[in-house]
This record gives sequence, C-alpha cells and structure tokens, in this order.
Amino acid sequence: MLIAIDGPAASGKGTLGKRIAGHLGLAHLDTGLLYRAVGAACLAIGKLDDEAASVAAAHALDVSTLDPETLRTGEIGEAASVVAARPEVRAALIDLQRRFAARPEGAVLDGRDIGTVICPDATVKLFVTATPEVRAERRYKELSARDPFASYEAVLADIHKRDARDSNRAAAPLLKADDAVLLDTSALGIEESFAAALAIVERARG
Ligand SMILES: Nc1ncnc2c1ncn2[C@@H]1O[C@H](COP(=O)(O)OP(=O)(O)OP(=O)(O)O)[C@@H](O)[C@H]1O
Ligand SMILES: Nc1ccn([C@@H]2O[C@H](COP(=O)(O)O)[C@@H](O)[C@H]2O)c(=O)n1
Repeated sequence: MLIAIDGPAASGKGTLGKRIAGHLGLAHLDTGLLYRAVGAACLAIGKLDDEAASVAAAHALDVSTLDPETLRTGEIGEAASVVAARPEVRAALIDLQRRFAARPEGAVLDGRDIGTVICPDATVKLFVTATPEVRAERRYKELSARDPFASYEAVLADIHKRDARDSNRAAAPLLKADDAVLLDTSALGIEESFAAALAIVERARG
C-alpha cells in the first residue's frame, strides 16, 4: 500500500507519516529531509544563491547520511525552500523518491508534491493542514524545548514565508491533489489526528 502525505510546514505530516508507517509495518520517507540536506550543503559552502551548486548537491546526495536532528532547524528549512523552487534540484531527487516508493509492500512518503508529482498513483493521498497560527504554536513548542530564545512571532513569520514560497513556485508547488483527502488538524491533537488519518487509510484499503 502506497501512502502519499502532503501539507504545509509543521502541519504534522511527518508525525502522521511515521505513525501510520509504524502501524502498517511500512517504510517511511520524510522527503523534506532531502531538500533540507541540499539546502544545508549549499549553506555550508556559502552558495545558497548558486543554482548550479544546489543541483550538484542534489545529485551528490547520500540518503544514508541524512541526520534529521541537525537538519531540522529554521535556517535549514528556509534554505531547503529556496533550493526546492529550482526545477533541476527537484528533477535530481525524483528517481530516489520513486525507488523508495516502489517497494513491493508499499511505503509512506510525506512532503509537498508526493500526491501530485512523485506518486500520482498512490493508493491513498492525504493533504494534512492546520491554520498557520496552530502550526506556529506547535513548532514553537518543539523549538522552545531546545532553545530558550525561540520566538513564536519569528516562527509564525517563517511559516507564512515558507507557505508563500512553496505554494507560489512554478515547479511542483504545494498543492492538494484532486483525489487527496483533506485532513485539517487545527482542532485535533496527535492521537485524534492519527485516528482520523488511519480511518481514511483503512477506508481506501477497502
Ligand atoms: N495534531 C497535533 N497536535 C499537536 N501537535 C502536533 C500535532 N501534529 C504534530 N504536532 C507537533 O507539531 C510539530 C510539527 O509536526 P511535524 O514535524 O510532524 O510536522 P511536519 O508537517 O512534518 O513539519 P515539516 O514541514 O517541518 O517537516 C511537532 O512538534 C509535532 O510533535
Ligand atoms: N516533497 C517536498 C518536500 C519538501 N520540500 C521543500 O523542503 C522544505 C523543507 O521541508 P519540510 O517538510 O522539512 O519542512 C519545504 O519548505 C519545501 O520547500 C519540497 O519542495 N517538496
């Protein structure tokens, strides 16, 4: 069973992807980490504005070295969203994602273009969202546990900026696939969201 989960930043798609994959015994790929790794590689050499450098970083990506802990910072998220707007960077990462999705038992992938571009034939597609304020509150809670100087206003501004860039770019913009089921988790906790997502998956399974 192939499950595609898309949605804006901090909507909870990664949390749901991981839970659903664990529940069904499937592998899970957080595709945002791929773009984050490319953004981080460009930041490390001071070449975020250099399109050719970002394309080279995408081609050189070694998935076995991805470290979610170091990649999940606000600065790297912003850099990821800059490089992700470049069509050649996206093209360089397509095969890798499709190979992951082609496992015989299926898989769970989350990102921005999984249901629209990477896995248009997924068994079930979820578009997970929540209001920007709710998403900022969740991300702020997560960050402030590690950083006493984290600011809710800065997180909200980052979310608005990334939403706008991801939705308005020409290459594979953040979009709900026509056949995706919308899951708004603004008023749902993690367990309630998981139960709602699982019900959608089970329904699609028949
Ligand atoms: N329904 C929910 N209720 C409360 N908190 C939630 C809910 N879903 C996720 N969270 C929390 O919100 C934060 C963001 O969730 P998560 O990382 O899953 O989002 P994401 O959409 O994958 O983010 P990103 O786009 O940055 O990869 C995490 O701290 C997570 O624990
Ligand atoms: N399929 C995807 C996944 C991610 N992106 C871009 O990467 C940025 C970081 O992603 P997170 O899920 O870790 O927040 C995101 O803002 C997108 O620009 C993408 O384009 N396609």
